[in-house]
Amino acid sequence: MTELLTSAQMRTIEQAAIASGKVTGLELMERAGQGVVEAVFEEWPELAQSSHKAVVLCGPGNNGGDGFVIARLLRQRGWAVEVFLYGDPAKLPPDAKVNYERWGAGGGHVHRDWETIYKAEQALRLHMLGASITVDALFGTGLTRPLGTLHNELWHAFDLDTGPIHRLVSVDLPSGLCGDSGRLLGMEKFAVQSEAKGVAPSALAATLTVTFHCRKVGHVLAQGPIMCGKVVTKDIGLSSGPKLPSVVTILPKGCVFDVQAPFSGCIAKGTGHKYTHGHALILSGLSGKTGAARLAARAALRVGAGLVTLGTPHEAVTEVSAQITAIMLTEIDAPEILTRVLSDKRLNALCIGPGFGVERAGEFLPHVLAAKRATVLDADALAALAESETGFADLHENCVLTPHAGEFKRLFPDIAAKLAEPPTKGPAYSKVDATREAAKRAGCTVLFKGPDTVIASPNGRCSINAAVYERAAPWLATAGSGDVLAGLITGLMARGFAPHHAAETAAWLHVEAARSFGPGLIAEDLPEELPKVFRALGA
Ligand SMILES: NC(=O)C1=CN([C@@H]2O[C@H](COP(=O)(O)OP(=O)(O)OC[C@H]3O[C@@H](n4cnc5c(N)ncnc54)[C@H](OP(=O)(O)O)[C@@H]3O)[C@@H](O)[C@H]2O)[C@@H](O)CC1
Ligand SMILES: [K+]
Repeated sequence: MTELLTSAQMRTIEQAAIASGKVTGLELMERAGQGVVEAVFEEWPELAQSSHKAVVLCGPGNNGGDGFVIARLLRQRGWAVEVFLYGDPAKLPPDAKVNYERWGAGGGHVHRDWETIYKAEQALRLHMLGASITVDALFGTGLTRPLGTLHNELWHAFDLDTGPIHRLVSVDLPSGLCGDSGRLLGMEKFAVQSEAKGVAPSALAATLTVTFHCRKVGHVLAQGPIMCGKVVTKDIGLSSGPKLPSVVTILPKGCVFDVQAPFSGCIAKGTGHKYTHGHALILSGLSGKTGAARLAARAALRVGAGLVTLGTPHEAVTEVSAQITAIMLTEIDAPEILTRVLSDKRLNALCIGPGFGVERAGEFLPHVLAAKRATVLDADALAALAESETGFADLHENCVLTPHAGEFKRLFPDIAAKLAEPPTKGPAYSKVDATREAAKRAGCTVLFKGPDTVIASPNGRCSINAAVYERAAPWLATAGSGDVLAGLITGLMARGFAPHHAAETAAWLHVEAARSFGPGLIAEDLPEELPKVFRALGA
């Protein structure tokens, strides 16, 4: 697991490092600028071979300060650099001001015709023609409000005459993107236009984003990936370790983790007989609807549960039994029978929802929850939960809810409405905030699906399994893929994984299996691909 930082956490870390006396803000800014230049040459080695032209757009804060460092370093390599400053040089923060002055002292000119936006637009167009890179150092973690007219003009300057910029390098965060939520502030108008044109929802959608120390939450959530292009993280000497031992301990509460590969030791099966690895019960729907539960059962078995049983209604027994081998079957026609079946304490994890039927789920739910087993509530069980009179009262800490956006809205309408509101100031309400609030209210782990799957638990623990950038898995958008995920979580909980850990691990494996299989994937392929993923992990 690596941490994903909020803007406030990043500021705290920087301030602690500066306060420790081991580094100055100016040194950090120099390393940040160097990091960007390095990343540019790593990304486009041909640019390191000779001198080129760059346009650097600097803002009124320290992000702009990084821009002045980049401009100076490129000029030292013989590049022609045009710098635009949005803001008053007299009001720049101290470190940015020093770098503004260094740029000037070296003979660098600063265009400041932003006040007359029309002129700036013309100037930009003129200078961008022939530039090999454009650097966006307007705003980073200090963005507090929408870009407003500045963005309108950039939109015209970038898009209309010169066409989209093919190498737009963003410093820390694309300007306008909230670092905590991955949402663009005040861009609804452009979102509509860009959707119609099939382009990114902002003029400042980057080709390459270079961030410092750690990725920020906003890089992986919501519009973050489409805005950042590719994210490269550069170390600026803030890493924990002997150099700055205090840094880790001051990290504020509310950390968000990036789900990483599970340790092979945790996923590998230890010694023992089948019951040592748990017994999962997956409740099946009526005939014609049993496929979803069979997919979940197969996934639970492949992920290592010792035994898996499908609780099947009598009328579907022929359909189910014709299609299973290692998976067992027991007849469960009514909620009372389920309660009887669950008197066998070896059945230690349950899954209800896939293909189950909303009405039936409503009847079974009280019995399922009264059993207090590790339980995954998915699909129809979530719809039934949203309609139930008791609401979340019967949920317990060993439950995992796995809503997609539509199900989340039904379960938590007010939270979903808050998340849907167009953001007007930073930091904006995020999917992390929404999932944390939902988990607290439900009193159990919530896995809110999407390319940016967020997993939160009532104790505040939160993780993001981002299937974006190099981990994009568009083939997962296929019928039955959610059933497999529910089965994976159930199987891992049967093996004794705690709910949050099971949800994280399952979400990670789900994406890896899809990526390993690749194009043409259908849900049946996911469980069958797991052995390959495990072998690659060394499990
Ligand atoms: N700290 C460090 O040691 C290091 C920091 N580093 C770099 O610094 C960046 C963070 O710097 P930062 O905190 O100065 O914030 P930044 O994003 O430059 O903007 C703040 C300014 O913009 C203004 N403003 C905001 N929104 C606006 C809008 N829509 N339209 C107009 N104005 C707006 C805001 O005004 P205010 O809200 O205060 O009125 C304020 O004046 C970080 O991303 C990284 O690149 C690296 O060098 C490593 C070392
Ligand atoms: K930026």
